Amino acid sequence: MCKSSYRLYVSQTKPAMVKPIWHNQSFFLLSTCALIFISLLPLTTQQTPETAETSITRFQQYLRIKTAHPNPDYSTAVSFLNVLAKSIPNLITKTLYLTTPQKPLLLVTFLGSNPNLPSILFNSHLDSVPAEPSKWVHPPFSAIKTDDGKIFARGAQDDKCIAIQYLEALRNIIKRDPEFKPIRTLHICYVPDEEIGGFDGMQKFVESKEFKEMNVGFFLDEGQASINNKYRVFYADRSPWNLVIKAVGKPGHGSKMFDDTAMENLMKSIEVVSRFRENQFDLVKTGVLANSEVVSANPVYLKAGTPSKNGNFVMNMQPSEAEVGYDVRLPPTVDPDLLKKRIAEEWAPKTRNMSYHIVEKGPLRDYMGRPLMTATNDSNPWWNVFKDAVEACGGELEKPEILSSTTDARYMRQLGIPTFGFSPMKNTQILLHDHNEYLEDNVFLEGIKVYESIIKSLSSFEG
Ligand code: MET
Ligand SMILES: [Zn+2]
Ligand SMILES: [Zn+2]
Repeated sequence: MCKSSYRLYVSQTKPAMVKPIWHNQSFFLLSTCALIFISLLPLTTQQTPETAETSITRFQQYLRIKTAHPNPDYSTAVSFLNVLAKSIPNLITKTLYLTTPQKPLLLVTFLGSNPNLPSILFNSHLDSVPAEPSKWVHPPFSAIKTDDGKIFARGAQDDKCIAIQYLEALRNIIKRDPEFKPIRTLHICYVPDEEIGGFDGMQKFVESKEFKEMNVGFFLDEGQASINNKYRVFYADRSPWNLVIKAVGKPGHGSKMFDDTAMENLMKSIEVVSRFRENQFDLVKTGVLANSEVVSANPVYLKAGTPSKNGNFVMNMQPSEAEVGYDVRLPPTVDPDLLKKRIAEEWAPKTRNMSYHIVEKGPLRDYMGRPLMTATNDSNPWWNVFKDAVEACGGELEKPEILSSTTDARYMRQLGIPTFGFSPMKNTQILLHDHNEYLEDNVFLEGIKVYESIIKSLSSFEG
């Protein structure tokens, strides 16, 4: 190419102007060759930069859609994903409205050749937790990519990455082999409201006729990043309780010392819970149990005082009511009734004018009364298929874990459907729900390859 351009250039040269023009022309010739060389680069490197750019760009576009609570824009997110899915041959989409028009659920389907086999369902929730923009180094909905490849956005890890990776993996599989047809039908669902319990999302979905007709035999949901070179996989979640403890007591002058004030009663309760928390945490610190294997009880708000102007409080009054809120998480190995007994007797004893209220955010047991756990041994054929698929593309798995947080997976495990939590992010700082959440571009791209392998293996598993 360079040689022929050179010849073309030379033949256009006028002899009378040889000397100065030769000089200029060598400059032009060199630049032309350089330009042609640069423009050919993507082709000579198997199109990696081009493919990378478009997958990344689509990820960034999705991250810019504001689906953070308390006002998630689900409609824009679903329209975006719908267009993306439809741009991939052979994928069918359907939008379900199971509660209100503001809470759509998108289903993407790749029909299998054997409709008698149970299908496979991959999940990604559409929503994110809120972000405090002033505490971020880059705006949380900018999806800015830094020079070192970090894509900053709320949802980059939790869990908008997998939403796009599923589709990119399918795009690649179908592009490489337009004849590819899975044996089992593969569905992807994009659900609202996971971050607030899934009651108008996954819970409604599993009760729907559409879900029942799908005959789901295996479910794959989000997991969490790993800080080392191995991927993490989760066979259970901890279940969340919102626990509110209230104290009432004698009100009185701010200057007076007397027994049985609401504040004193609440503070005693907080001390008891703190001691319990410390004991649980010690089990983690000493390596006896993992973080996700103990009960966590973290205070998330305190409410007390007699309000005055501008958000201030009256200082010379001791209030008659006070309350504290806890995020409690129970591993499937803990007996919930024992914990309730402890709360009633020790954390909020009636004898000290205390009361409590627990909101159980989802199921703790399946319909047979068993803890919500998926087997990761030979008794579950999906385990080996999944593990082999990750290893087939060069990935390594950590020992399966309980997830310390909670996902929509619990609604599937409640139905007895084998379920793993998995987000292919390795060598990545864990930043879900944190400020400055980001994901590196190369980690995102490698994750697509992992899903390609998983999709191909799971969808062709006939056992
Ligand atoms: N994924 C969220 C969490 O773990 C939602 C839990 S259910 C309220 O906090
Ligand atoms: Zn999540
Ligand atoms: Zn989350």
